[in-house]
Amino acid sequence: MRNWTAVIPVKRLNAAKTRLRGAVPADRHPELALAMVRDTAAAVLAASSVAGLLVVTDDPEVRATVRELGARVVPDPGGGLNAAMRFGADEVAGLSAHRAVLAGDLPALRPEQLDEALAGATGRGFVPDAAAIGTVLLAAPAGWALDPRFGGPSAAAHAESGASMLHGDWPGLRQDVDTAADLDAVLTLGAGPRTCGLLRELGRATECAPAA
Ligand SMILES: Nc1nc2c(ncn2[C@@H]2O[C@H](COP(=O)(O)OP(=O)(O)OP(=O)(O)O)[C@@H](O)[C@H]2O)c(=O)[nH]1
Ligand SMILES: C=C(OP(=O)(O)O)C(=O)O
Repeated sequence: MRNWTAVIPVKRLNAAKTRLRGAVPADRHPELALAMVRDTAAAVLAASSVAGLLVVTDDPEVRATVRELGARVVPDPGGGLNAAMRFGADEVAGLSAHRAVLAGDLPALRPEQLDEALAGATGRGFVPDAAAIGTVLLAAPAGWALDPRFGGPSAAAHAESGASMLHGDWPGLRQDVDTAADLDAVLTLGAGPRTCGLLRELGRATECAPAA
């Protein structure tokens, strides 16, 4: 199995997930954003094809949380999402030939789904989100530049830039959380323990799977 280094960019929590505002009380919104990052990072680090995780963020709580899980953290260079991804990918270039960037809002991600997707990335490859508009994963194995084109209809942008679409049954990997409806979708798929636990406390989830 190849050793991938994963990169996840994360916005400052107080500016993150604006489309999700109102889904939970305003004072719990940053906590929800943090819970989703934590569940995503934990699943990534549990994938057997992932050797390490670098998180690109300026947020002190995100930094502390993901460091505790075993991730490395570098500051956000500024310039937006793709700049953060390029910076992270450059940062790990010396460590790993295989680099993959993921969104930080995939709380239903299962490590095996990420392993399968990465195994299929023989060249620069991407996985569209559940709506087939955005992108949740962009992988660049040895010898390939990452060239991230996230933001808006990025699945089409990645395809147009020559990346191959990766195919598989990976509902947890594909389900990013942008809206309140996406929260219900991840609960149906089985959200990670932090996200589900918080949503249960807030009365949005009825039950959560026992922690693995
Ligand atoms: N480091 C860093 N991460 C970013 C930046 N913009 C977005 N992200 C992260 O990229 C991933 C996907 O971003 P979005 O789904 O658009 O998240 P968002 O910007 O918090 O959500 P909205 O405010 O609803 O657009 C999430 O992990 C975000 O935290 C940025 O400028 N810097
Ligand atoms: C930035 C992206 O994410 P979202 O659709 O979640 O904003 C993207 O998919 O390119």
